[in-house]
Amino acid sequence: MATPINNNMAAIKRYVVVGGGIAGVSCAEQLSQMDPTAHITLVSASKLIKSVTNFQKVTRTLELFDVEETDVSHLTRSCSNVTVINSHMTSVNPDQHIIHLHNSQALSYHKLCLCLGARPKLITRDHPNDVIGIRDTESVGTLQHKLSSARRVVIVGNGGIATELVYELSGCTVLWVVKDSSISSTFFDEGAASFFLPSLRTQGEASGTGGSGAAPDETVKTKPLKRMRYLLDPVDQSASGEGKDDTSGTAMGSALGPDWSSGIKMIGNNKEKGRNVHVEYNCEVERLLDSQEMKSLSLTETLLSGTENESIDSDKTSWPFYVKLTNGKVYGADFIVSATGVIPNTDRLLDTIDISKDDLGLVVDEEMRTSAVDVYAAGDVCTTSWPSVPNTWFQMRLWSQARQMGAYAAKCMLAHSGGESITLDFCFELFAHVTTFFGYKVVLLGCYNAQGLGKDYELLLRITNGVEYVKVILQHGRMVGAILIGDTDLEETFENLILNRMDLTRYGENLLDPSIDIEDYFD
Ligand SMILES: Cc1cc2nc3c(=O)[nH]c(=O)nc-3n(C[C@H](O)[C@H](O)[C@H](O)COP(=O)(O)OP(=O)(O)OC[C@H]3O[C@@H](n4cnc5c(N)ncnc54)[C@H](O)[C@@H]3O)c2cc1C
Ligand SMILES: NC(=O)C1=CN([C@@H]2O[C@H](COP(=O)(O)OP(=O)(O)OC[C@H]3O[C@@H](n4cnc5c(N)ncnc54)[C@H](OP(=O)(O)O)[C@@H]3O)[C@@H](O)[C@H]2O)C=CC1
Repeated sequence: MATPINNNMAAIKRYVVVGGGIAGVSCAEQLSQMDPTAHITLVSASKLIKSVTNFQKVTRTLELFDVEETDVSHLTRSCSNVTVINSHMTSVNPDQHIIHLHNSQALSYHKLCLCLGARPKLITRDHPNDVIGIRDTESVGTLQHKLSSARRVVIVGNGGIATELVYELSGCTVLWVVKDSSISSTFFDEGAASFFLPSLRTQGEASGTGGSGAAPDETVKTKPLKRMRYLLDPVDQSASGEGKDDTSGTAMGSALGPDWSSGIKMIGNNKEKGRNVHVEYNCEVERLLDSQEMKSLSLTETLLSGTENESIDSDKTSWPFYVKLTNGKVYGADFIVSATGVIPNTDRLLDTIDISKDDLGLVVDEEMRTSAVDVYAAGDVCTTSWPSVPNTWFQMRLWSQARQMGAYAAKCMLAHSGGESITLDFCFELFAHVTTFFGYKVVLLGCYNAQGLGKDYELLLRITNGVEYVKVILQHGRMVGAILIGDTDLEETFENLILNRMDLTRYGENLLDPSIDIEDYFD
C-alpha cells in the first residue's frame, strides 16, 4: 500500500522535480533561488546527482561550465528548501497530482517537472556483452574494462560520442562504421570533416573507403550557390568546401559531463600502439556473427590495410564475434560501441500516463508544459514543439540545453503558479554550442549546417589547414549560421550578426577577409 509522505498536501504547494541530471538539478536550484519559501522535492534514481560549476557566459548565448557528480548534500546545503529522495519514480497520476515511487511512497505535487534524461539507442540489445553504449560513469567503467584486453573495437555512429571516442582510443585498432560519406556528420559537413581528418591520422594513418573525408576528390552531387571563399592553404582543396554538397549539414545514471573522456584511460591491449582508425563509410552493421556462423556461411574476414596487417596473421586470428556490414565486408572484433543516439527515458512512464510524445520524447510547448496538466518536462527527455522564429534555434540533446531548459521550466512553473504566463527565454533564440573535437575548439551557431534552408543560401569559407575552419551561412544577405573551428575569436561578433539580422550584402567578401579586423567593422 502506498504511503503519502506529505500528508499536509492541501496546504503545501510542493514542486516536485524528477531526475538528478543537469536538467533536474538546474530546475530544482532555480526554483529554490526564485522562491526560497517554496517546498521543493528532487527525486533521483541515481545516488549521485549532477551539479554545474565554473559557469561562464562566453557570449550572450554561448556558455561554458563543468559538470560535477556530487552527493545530494551539495544541493541541499546550497538550497535549504530542497529535499532529495533517492528512489525511482514508477508512475504519475496527473488527475490526482501524485507520483508513485519504487520505495512505495506516493508523493503529491502542485507542479511536477520530469527530467528523466535518455539512454543510449543501441543498434541491438540482443548482444549485451558485445554491444555497449556510453552514458554514465558506470558505462565508461565497462568500456575501460573491455578495452584493456581488446585488439579491435568497432565504433558505430557518426555523432558526438563516436567523434570523441575515435580520437581518444589508443592501443587497439578502431573500426569506425559510419552511414554517411564523411565523418562526424551530426556536426559537420564534408568540408569540415576533411579539416579534421589529419587529426585522426596523427598517431598512425587512418585508412578508409568510400568517404569524402578520406577521399578528398569525391564527386559532388548537388552544389549550393557559393559566392566566394578564402583558402589560405591551397593544399587540401577538399577542405575549401567548393563544389561540395553542403546540405548534409543531431535506469542509467545521469549523462556524463564536459571533458568526460579527459583523465580517463582508454587504452587497448597493446599499450605501445597509438591511434589506429579505419573508417568504413556509407554503411551500417547488417548483423553480428559468431565463428560457427562465419564458417557455416563460408564468409571470409576482411583484412585491414596498413599497419594492422603487419601485426596480425589473419588466418590464425580468431575473434569473439564478427560484424557483417551492409557493404558486404566482414570484420572480426572484440566488442562494439554503439554510439547511435539516445532514446528519452519515457517508455515505462508512458504506460501510466496519457501524455503526448514525439519519438518517445515528451512534447513540451514554449512554456515547457507537457500535455498533462501541471506536468512539465526538460532536458533530454523532452521534445520541443514550438516554432523557432527566426529559424535559428533547434533542439539538440546537449547539456547546455538541458541546463537552460531545466532553469527555464522552473521559471515557468513559478509564473504559472502565480497565474502568469512567460515569454520564451532568450537562450532559445539562437542555437549555440561550444565544444571540443579532435583537440580543436568548435563553436556552432544558428543553422550551422544550413539546416532547414534547402538550397536557398550562400556560403563563405575561410580555411587554414591545421589552424582554423570558418564557415558562414548567409540567406538573403543575412547571416543565419556559422561553424568556427579553432581559436577564431569570431563567436561574439557572429552571434551578434545572426541575432541582429543585419543585411551584410554590402560587406561582400570582406566579411571573412583575414586581414580585416571584423569586430572593428561592426562596432
Ligand atoms: C558520453 C557523453 C558525452 C557527452 N558530451 C556532451 C558534450 O560534449 N556537450 C554537450 O553539450 N552534451 C554532451 N552530452 C549530452 C549531455 O550529457 C546530455 O544532453 C545532458 O546531460 C542531459 O541531461 P538530463 O538532465 O536531461 O539527463 P540525464 O543526465 O540523463 O539525467 C536524467 C536523470 O534522471 C534519472 N531518472 C531517469 N528515470 C527516472 C525515474 N523514473 N525516476 C527517478 N529518476 C529517474 C536518471 O537516473 C538521471 O539521474 C554527452 C552525453 C554523453 C552520454
Ligand atoms: N561534444 C558534444 O557536443 C557531444 C555531444 N554528445 C551528445 O550526447 C548524445 C549521445 O551521443 P551520440 O550517441 O553520439 O548521438 P548523436 O545523436 O550525436 O549521433 C548519433 C549518430 O548515430 C547515427 N546512427 C543512428 N542510428 C544508426 C544506426 N542504426 N547505424 C549507424 N548509425 C546510426 C546517427 O545518424 P543519423 O543522424 O543519420 O540518424 C548519428 O550520426 C547526443 O545527444 C549528443 O549530442 C555526445 C558526445 C559529445
